[in-house]
Amino acid sequence: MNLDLRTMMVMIAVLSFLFSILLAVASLHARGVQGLRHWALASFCISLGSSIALPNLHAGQGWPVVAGAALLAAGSTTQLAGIQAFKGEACHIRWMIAVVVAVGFFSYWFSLVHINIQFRAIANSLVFGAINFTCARALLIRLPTPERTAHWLTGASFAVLSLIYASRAIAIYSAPPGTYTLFSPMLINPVMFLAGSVIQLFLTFGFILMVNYRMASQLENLATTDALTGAWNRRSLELELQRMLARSQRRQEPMSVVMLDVDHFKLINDSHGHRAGDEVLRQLTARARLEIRRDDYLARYGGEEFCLLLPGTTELDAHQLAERLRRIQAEQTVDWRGTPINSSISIGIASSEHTGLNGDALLEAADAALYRAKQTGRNRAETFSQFRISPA
Ligand SMILES: Nc1nc2c(ncn2[C@@H]2O[C@H](COP(=O)(O)OP(=O)(O)OP(=O)(O)O)[C@@H](O)[C@H]2O)c(=O)[nH]1
Repeated sequence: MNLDLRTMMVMIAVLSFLFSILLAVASLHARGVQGLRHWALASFCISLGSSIALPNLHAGQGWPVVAGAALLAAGSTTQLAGIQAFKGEACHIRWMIAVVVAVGFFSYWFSLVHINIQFRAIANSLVFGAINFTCARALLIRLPTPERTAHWLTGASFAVLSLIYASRAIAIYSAPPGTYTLFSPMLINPVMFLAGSVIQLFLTFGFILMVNYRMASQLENLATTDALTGAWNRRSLELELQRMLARSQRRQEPMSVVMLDVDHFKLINDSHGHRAGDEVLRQLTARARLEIRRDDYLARYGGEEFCLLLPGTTELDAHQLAERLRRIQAEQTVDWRGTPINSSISIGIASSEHTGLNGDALLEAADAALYRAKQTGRNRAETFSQFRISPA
C-alpha cells in the first residue's frame, strides 16, 4: 500500500488539534454534561504526541519518540477518563498515571537503553489495544436507552481500534527478529495510521453525539417530569391518559384513575417549613412507586395532589391499592431533622366501568370522589360509583 506514514501522522496531528478545539467549544455549551473537557484534552495530547514524534519517526529512536508515545498514552487514557466522567463513574487516576509511565518506560528502554524497536512496538500496541478495548467495553455494556445509538458508534470505533492494535502486535511479533521498523513493508502500519486518523474523526463525532443525546434526554426529562418528586408532570399525564385509553379500548379492558391529596398540607408547611413539606411529597412519591405496577403511571397533578393511571384495573382492584397507599401513608412518619412528621392522604377512585373510556370523565369522577373523601373526614379512599349510588 503506497501510503506515506509521515503524511498520515501529520494528518492525525492536525485533525486531533482541530477536534480538541471543537470538543473544547462544545464543552462550553454543555456545562451539565461531564466528559467533553477530558475528550478535548485527550485530542490535544494526541495531537501534541504525534507532532513531537514526527521529526524522529524515521529513526524511531530518541527522546521525542519517548515523549510522543507517553503523550499518546495520556491522550488515550484521558479518553477513558472522559467516558467514566460522562457515565458518572469514578475515574481511576492512578491507573491512568501507571499506564502513561509504563508506555514512557517501554519507549525509553527500547529506544534509548536496549534499542529494540520491534519489542517497543509490540509492547505499546498491546497497551494501546488494552486501553481502547477498555473504552469500547465501558461504552458497549449496559447501554442507556436514549443514548444507545451514540454509544454504539463510539464504542464500535474503539473496538475497531483495539483490534487493529492487537493485529499489529501479532504482525510485528511474527516478523523475523531484528528486521522490523516503522517503515518495514508491512500492511499493518499504514492501516494503523489511516485507521487512527479516520477513527479519531468517528470518535469525535461519537462523543459529540453522545453529549447531544444526553442533553436531549435531559431536556425531555425537564419537560415531562416534576423536578421535586421525579414523578411525571401533568402534561405527560394527559398524553399518557390518551395513550392508555386507546390501549384499553383496543384490548377491551377497564382502566382506573386514582387521585391522591395530602391532608392539611398547608398545616405541615406552616408548622415545619416548606422544605419539610417538600420532603413529605418526595417520600409519598417514593412509597407510591414501590406499591404500583410497572405499567401504572404516577404523576404529580399539581401542588400536593397526585394522580395514578392504572391500566387493566377494575375499580375494586384500584380501591385495594388506594387503601394500601392510604394505610402506609398514615402509618409511616417522615423524619425531618429529628422531628417526626405524620401525614395522611385522601383518595378518590374512578373506573372506566362507570364513566366509559373517556379521559375527562375519568379525571372529573376521580376528582369528585376525592372531594367527597375530604368532605367525609379525610384519610379515606372513596370510589366514584359508591358516591353516585348513595350521594351524601
Ligand atoms: N412544600 C410545598 N408546599 C406546596 C407545594 N405545592 C403546593 N404547596 C402548598 O400546599 C398547600 C395546599 O393547601 P390547601 O390547598 O389549603 O390544602 P390542605 O392544607 O392540604 O388542605 P386539604 O387538602 O383540604 O386537606 C398550600 O399551602 C401550598 O402552598 C410544594 O411543592 N411544596
